[in-house]
Amino acid sequence: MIEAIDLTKRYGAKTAVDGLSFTVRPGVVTGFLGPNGAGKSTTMRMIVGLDAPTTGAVTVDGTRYRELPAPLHRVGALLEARSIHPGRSAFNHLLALAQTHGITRARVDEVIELVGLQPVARKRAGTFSLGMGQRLGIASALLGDPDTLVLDEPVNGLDPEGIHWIRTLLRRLASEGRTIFVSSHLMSEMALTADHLIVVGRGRVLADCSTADFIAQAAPAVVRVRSPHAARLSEALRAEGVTIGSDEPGVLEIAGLTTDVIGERAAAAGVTLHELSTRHASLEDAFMELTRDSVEYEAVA
Ligand SMILES: Nc1ncnc2c1ncn2[C@@H]1O[C@H](COP(=O)(O)OP(=O)(O)OP(=O)(O)O)[C@@H](O)[C@H]1O
Repeated sequence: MIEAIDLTKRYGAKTAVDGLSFTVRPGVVTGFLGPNGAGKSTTMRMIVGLDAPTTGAVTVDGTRYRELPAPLHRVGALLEARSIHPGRSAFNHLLALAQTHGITRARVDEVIELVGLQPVARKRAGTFSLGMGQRLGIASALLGDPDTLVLDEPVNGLDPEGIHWIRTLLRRLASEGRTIFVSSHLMSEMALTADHLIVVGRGRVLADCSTADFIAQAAPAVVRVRSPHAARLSEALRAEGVTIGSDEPGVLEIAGLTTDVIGERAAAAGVTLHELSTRHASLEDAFMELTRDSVEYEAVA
């Protein structure tokens, strides 16, 4: 479990993280979202002791990272700036890390297999593609078999097969009871991977809830109706005070009523329906809606 209490980081006059308080629970994948510069990387760096908070604190299982007796066994991290010697093979990189932490050679073989790097394990890491480098970073994070994983943009550079692989891996690790905290810019991917979301903007928490609730609250679903008698139905529904939009002739987009109610009203008014479907907003819609005022570097139209 990761707990941040009033976590704040200032760089001179710049406040990167501004009084963040949140809990990342075990057993689920928690996504960490926010526009560029929102403070995600800084927060993750503080979790693993690479940056010290200006005020406040963040702990893993109740202990600050620097005070953990065997940190590699407790927290695995994949952060943006990695230090992998380009002349070293993946195997030797992992072995060196293992040897300084009392981890066996068998575990090195195990994580290489787990991330699918067997065919290139003896090749120099300097020749690796971005995707292979990500897999090596994930192997390093998993080496100590930690209960908590902190991953900053782990799907960065991965192809669709790699993205699918990491989604499956993260969900499996969470189902084993581990705490998984992962940032990503790929909204569609986060919608599929994360059960819970912590959304930040300008260093503050904007939302902390389940992915489903986040989408439902920030951008509610609308019901799409197609009918040769759209105008008649629209008139019947307006009496109920609902919002009705329309992008094309014969089509209504109705917010605030379920398909059941609309179907019943249509039947009562003798209106024929050719389509009656719920259109759920995407995580991207919800994210844009929520973070609109928190985007730091907005494009000028
Ligand atoms: N070492 C530093 N010195 C000064 N400012 C910094 C430093 N590190 C981060 N910042 C600033 O703090 C803010 C938060 O940065 P951070 O990298 O944590 O955001 P982020 O949410 O990870 O962004 P991105 O999605 O672009 O990676 C940014 O405005 C950034 O410019």
